[in-house]
Amino acid sequence: MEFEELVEKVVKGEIKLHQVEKYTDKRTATEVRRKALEKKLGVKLEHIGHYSIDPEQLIGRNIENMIGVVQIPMGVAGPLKINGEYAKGEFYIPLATTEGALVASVNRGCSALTEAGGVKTTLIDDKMTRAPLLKCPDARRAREVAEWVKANIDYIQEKAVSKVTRHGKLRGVKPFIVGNNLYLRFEFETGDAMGMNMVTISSEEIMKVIEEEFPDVKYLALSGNLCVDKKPNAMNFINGRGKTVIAEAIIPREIVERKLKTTPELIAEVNYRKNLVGSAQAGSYGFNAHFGNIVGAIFLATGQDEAQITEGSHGITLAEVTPEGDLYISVTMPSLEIGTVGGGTRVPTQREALSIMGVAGGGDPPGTNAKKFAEIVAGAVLAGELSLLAAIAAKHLAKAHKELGR
Ligand SMILES: CC(C)(COP(=O)([O-])OP(=O)([O-])OC[C@H]1O[C@@H](n2cnc3c(N)ncnc32)[C@H](O)[C@@H]1OP(=O)([O-])[O-])[C@@H](O)C(=O)NCCC(=O)NCCSC(=O)C[C@@](C)(O)CC(=O)[O-]
Ligand SMILES: NC(=O)C1=CN([C@@H]2O[C@H](COP(=O)(O)OP(=O)(O)OC[C@H]3O[C@@H](n4cnc5c(N)ncnc54)[C@H](OP(=O)(O)O)[C@@H]3O)[C@@H](O)[C@H]2O)C=CC1
Repeated sequence: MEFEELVEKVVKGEIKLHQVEKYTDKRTATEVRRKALEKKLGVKLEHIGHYSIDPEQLIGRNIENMIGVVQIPMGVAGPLKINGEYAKGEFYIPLATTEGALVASVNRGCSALTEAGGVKTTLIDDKMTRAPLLKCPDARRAREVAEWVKANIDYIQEKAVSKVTRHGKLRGVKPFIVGNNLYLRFEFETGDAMGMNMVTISSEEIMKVIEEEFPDVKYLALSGNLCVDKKPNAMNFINGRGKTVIAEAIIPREIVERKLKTTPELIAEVNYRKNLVGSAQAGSYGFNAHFGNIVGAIFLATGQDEAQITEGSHGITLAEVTPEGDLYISVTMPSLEIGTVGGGTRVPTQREALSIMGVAGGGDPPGTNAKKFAEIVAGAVLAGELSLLAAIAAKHLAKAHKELGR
């Protein structure tokens, strides 16, 4: 069918938006849908239609009903010196945002931290979780099933998980029982992948094994909401999900005063009264100033699942004056769900952004690239916290956004 004829049929509703690929290739289908939408709605979608990435590689893997792209400006902050276990050296951090002053702020934090000798990062835990829901005859049966699963992790790995993934490894389970409901919060290692597809597909296989073993127990939902994916929650805050990582640094007083225009005492006091007391009063899971800003901008730049910015924004910022009069500052991030393979990381622009940090693709050995990436993200988040806290302490926040944000 000719291009114009296809557009007409889509406008008239004779061909549905998702059926265009039946008549043409994926790149043309993308153009047809956009033109049809322009005609039907009387709008011009010129910029949405300008792109270099190839719909052939994306439709069916990353997107449906594709009509083009959205362009978000990308800036870079750095260099940031990181003294991590996986990330060692100086890094530039790509940030996709439209919030003026954000990149400048992270850049200032990077500059202060690097001059101070760098950020020390420590990975505390690394797991992806899925918690299917099983309906049991009663709580006692639920407990029996939970005990059996806990005692048979290796068997389940062999019988279910290793059938569907090479990098996914079941390392344990945390069961929760509510009445006759059993939630099995499975914990997996997922190599360099963020892992949600991997653990979801694996969990479905596990359900087959459990139903075979316990015919009176009914698997009801692959996600029972104790995973917890893409929602603010205490579970991930306490138990972690994805990478649990801490970044910390000591900034000499002289650098705080010269580069950040304030003092260690004021930063520590603002942090205590704002990030700790203020957040407690608000019932927030973010005992921090703006993890979400940095996590969000890195997620968008590097093809992470943007809905998981929710849990990435959880965490605690601490600031103290050391006995020497310098500033100790740290960020604790319990739930940073990120990967360097799979999902949006394979889209060429996002992959290029990962390559800026030297973390595109799988690591050698597998898992090390994603861990390195987690350390870099935590370092960048520390830079953002440091700069914003300093700006608030110095009463520069409104001024900065007047100058750079409007
Ligand atoms: C804007 C600054 C950095 C000025 O800060 P300054 O100290 O006046 O700037 P400066 O000209 O003296 O330069 C100091 C350093 O800042 C960097 N810098 C300075 N300007 C630029 C620029 N144009 N582009 C790139 N980098 C820049 C640069 O690193 C430079 O050092 P150098 O590397 O040259 O040695 C500062 O006032 C600041 O960080 N303000 C805070 C802004 C911020 O963090 N905004 C985040 C968004 S706020 C929000 O969304 C969350 C919120 C606030 O609602 C959450 C809450 O409730 O707390
Ligand atoms: N299904 C769901 O419920 C949900 C899905 N998502 C989406 O899931 C996607 C991410 O899922 P995810 O499982 O991370 O990605 P993928 O589904 O892309 O799985 C990763 C793939 O990469 C392979 N692989 C190659 N090298 C490595 C390596 N070094 N480390 C790990 N895996 C490697 C894996 O092979 P192998 O498996 O054989 O090891 C697997 O095929 C995102 O698009 C996200 O938006 C998000 C939330 C929920």
